[in-house]
Amino acid sequence: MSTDSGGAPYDAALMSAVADLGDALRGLVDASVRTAVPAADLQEVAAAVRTATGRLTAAVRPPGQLPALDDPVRFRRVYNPVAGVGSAFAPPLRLREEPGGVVGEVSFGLAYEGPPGFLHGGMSGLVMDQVLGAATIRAGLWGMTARLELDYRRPVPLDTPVVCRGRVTEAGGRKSVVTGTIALAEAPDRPLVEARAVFVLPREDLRAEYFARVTDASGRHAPPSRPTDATAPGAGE
Ligand SMILES: CC(C)(COP(=O)(O)OP(=O)(O)OC[C@H]1O[C@@H](n2cnc3c(N)ncnc32)[C@H](O)[C@@H]1OP(=O)(O)O)[C@@H](O)C(=O)NCCC(=O)NCCSC(=O)Cc1ccccc1
Repeated sequence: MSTDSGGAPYDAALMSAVADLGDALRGLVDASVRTAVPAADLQEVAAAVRTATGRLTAAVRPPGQLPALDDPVRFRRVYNPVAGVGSAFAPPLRLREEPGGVVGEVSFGLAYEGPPGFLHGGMSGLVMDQVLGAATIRAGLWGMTARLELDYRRPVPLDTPVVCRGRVTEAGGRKSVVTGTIALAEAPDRPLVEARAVFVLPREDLRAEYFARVTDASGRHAPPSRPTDATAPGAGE
């Protein structure tokens, strides 16, 4: 078993295998949008991928049950569509703490294209929702996105290192205001995208309703919450 930054222990061999599969799948997704091989080759690859899908679906977790590797309080989410090491869809963006917030570098491939050569605008929204949400979590202020605004100053080029940042600018009660940017790694102070969001910790009754059926891999109720929340799994134990 291994741990990361105070999170729940996890199976290191399983984590390594999930990350390896995620890496292989991301390579497949990227190759699938760049390839120029003939139709017959595409059909052969499609058949091979379906065979692989059959092996993965031989055992699946029930709806509502978190993956065994996840820790909802520390926000270790291996299949998260932005940061998850096991996600075929995620770039993945690895965020780390910096003074006052979070930061991560990434290069978006062709699978995320909107206008030719540039990042899809919706992808910027997805990424910034994650970055700003991570900033609230690092500050112990988990909430759900209530509002997300983006200003697209310049297009984000593909296959180019960019840096994403987020920081909490106001916090009080259940509400946090968070701001962030996407910029070229070589010009981090000139934002291409500016984002601002309001995250709100849902009222207790809403939280109970939304996450009533969420369990961890052992079947224990495991709703997302702020780390200081007395109802958080492990709190007071
Ligand atoms: C829970 C809540 C957001 C708020 O409901 P309640 O608890 O009933 O809140 P209540 O009405 O009591 O207001 C409390 C305070 O909040 C303020 N405020 C409220 N709204 C707004 C606003 N729009 N704009 C500005 N402020 C607003 C309001 O004025 C008040 O402020 P005050 O105290 O007077 O100063 C509810 O609307 C909801 O469920 N929305 C859907 C959320 C959803 O699905 N999100 C997407 C999925 S999450 C996601 O993706 C993130 C993620 C990423 C990565 C990984 C994981 C997660």
